[in-house]
Amino acid sequence: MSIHVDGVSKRFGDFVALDDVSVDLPTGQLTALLGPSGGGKSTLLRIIAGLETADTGTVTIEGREATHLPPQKRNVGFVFQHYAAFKHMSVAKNVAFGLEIRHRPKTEVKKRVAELLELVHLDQFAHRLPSQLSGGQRQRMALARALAVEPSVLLLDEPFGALDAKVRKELREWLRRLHDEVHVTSVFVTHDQEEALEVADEIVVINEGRVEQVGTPDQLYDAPATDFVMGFLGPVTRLGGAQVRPHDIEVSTDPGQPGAVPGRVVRLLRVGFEVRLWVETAPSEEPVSVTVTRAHQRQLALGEGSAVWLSPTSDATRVDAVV
Ligand SMILES: Nc1ncnc2c1ncn2[C@@H]1O[C@H](COP(=O)(O)OP(=O)(O)OP(=O)(O)O)[C@@H](O)[C@H]1O
Repeated sequence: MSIHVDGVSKRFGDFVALDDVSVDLPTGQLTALLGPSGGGKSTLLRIIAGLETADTGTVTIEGREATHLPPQKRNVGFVFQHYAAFKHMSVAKNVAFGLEIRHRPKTEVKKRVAELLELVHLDQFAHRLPSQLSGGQRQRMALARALAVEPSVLLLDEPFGALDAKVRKELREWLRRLHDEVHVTSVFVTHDQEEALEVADEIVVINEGRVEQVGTPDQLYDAPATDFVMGFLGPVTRLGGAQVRPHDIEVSTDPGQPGAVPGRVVRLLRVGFEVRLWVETAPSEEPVSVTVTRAHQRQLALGEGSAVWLSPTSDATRVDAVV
């Protein structure tokens, strides 16, 4: 295990930011710390980095007890949401900085900077100033700078959080490809479930200072351990005492379905290739939300007022709803 966090707790005054967190982050993987705002993701990342100290518990990095080591002795690289570049230095100089303060030979620095700039596709911008780069390019420069000193672990705190949706999507695909090339153990914080599902090898879901579940994107999506994880990773609705996904509900206009819940379509909305239905099953309950394809809606001639019978599909993901 590359990073081993054991029994870590952290309070800020009376507030418990992390409550007895233990987690293993394997070597060479890209792990996402995912959860809602204020859940404790950044605090955990900062404790791994050595920027914050835990009240109790230990952190081991590459087999070395690191709990009391200062950040510079942990061999970790960081990238933050708002990257503080040296404004008066060129892109190449910014990337070279960590190597120069370590007094590496000039020829080695030059070669390594050229390699890194090629890796992050900024070779043609080596002589620009950071202010002459776009936000996405600046974050790529930050990554090159963090990788320059060959850290054993790369820690990224919402690295693309400040960028617009399109650039963000491009950069996360790029981060995945970069990781496949360099294989450095990486941990990134995100509150965006799509980002975590798309990029990470493994996801640690953190909520209210506790680890809710650890698993691959498929494990978490297909077998959520709690209704919190299920609701955080995608849309959910409630049908017959269980939480299910709206597209995991079978709709029938035939009353003969055993165990099906009867209802009436109270609202219908077409969104692109899918159709969303709200089905009232009892006047006192929230309507059940159901997603069907447009072809299916047409085939059943569904409209507002249609009588329908709902049942979860045989392979539906289900978690008992908390009352
Ligand atoms: N230095 C501090 N002093 C006091 N409270 C803090 C401090 N740092 C963090 N906290 C609190 O600890 C909780 C966890 O914060 P943290 O930044 O770890 O959450 P997060 O999951 O990363 O959220 P976000 O996605 O919003 O950054 C928050 O309620 C925050 O206000």
